[in-house]
Amino acid sequence: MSSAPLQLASLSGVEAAKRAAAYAAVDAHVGRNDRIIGIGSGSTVPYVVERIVQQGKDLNASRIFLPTGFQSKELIVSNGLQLGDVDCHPIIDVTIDGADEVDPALNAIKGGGACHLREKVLAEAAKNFIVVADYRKNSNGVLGTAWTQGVPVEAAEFAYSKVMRDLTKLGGKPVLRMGKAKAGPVVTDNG
Ligand SMILES: O=C[C@H](O)[C@H](O)[C@H](O)COP(=O)(O)O
Repeated sequence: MSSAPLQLASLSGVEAAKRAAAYAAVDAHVGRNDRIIGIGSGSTVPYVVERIVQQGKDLNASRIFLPTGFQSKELIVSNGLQLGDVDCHPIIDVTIDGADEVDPALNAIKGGGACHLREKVLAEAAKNFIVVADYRKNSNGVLGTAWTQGVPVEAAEFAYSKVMRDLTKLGGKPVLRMGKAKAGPVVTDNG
């Protein structure tokens, strides 16, 4: 595969770190034989797609890319890659996604960007699930030290009160996450 060399000079510290992590993950884990590829969500994933595009038009013409939500669908389409669905491709060669925090045993907090169920389906369906995380996401031990905003949870709308009660019974302090430019709570890509 002929990928271009790293070009990090024009990016700021955190963006450069995201891109370096994404490029390294793609170089190591998205190979010539990977044809069905799951693309995750978040601000790191555009660099994943950038590197995949650099692997070349010929190789990518034989690949199908499955999105975990609106953002990754747009990324796939706007980069001229072939869009597919898990219904048609239930076995995925590799899914590559971001994370909010990762501990030394590779447990992770995900969902900070409010993507949940679709990410989990594409992760579970993948022969290889690769998480891309820059230095800020390293947990020194217990998850919740680097990502302090709580564990994101998705609930079906009709069950929200029950989920809040159940999480409280388990010792949690659930907070309904409100949308920023809309009235009411955040709605995930799964509705
Ligand atoms: O819901 C969002 C996903 O789980 C993201 O992969 C995660 O939040 C990491 O996003 P970012 O790359 O923006 O830090």
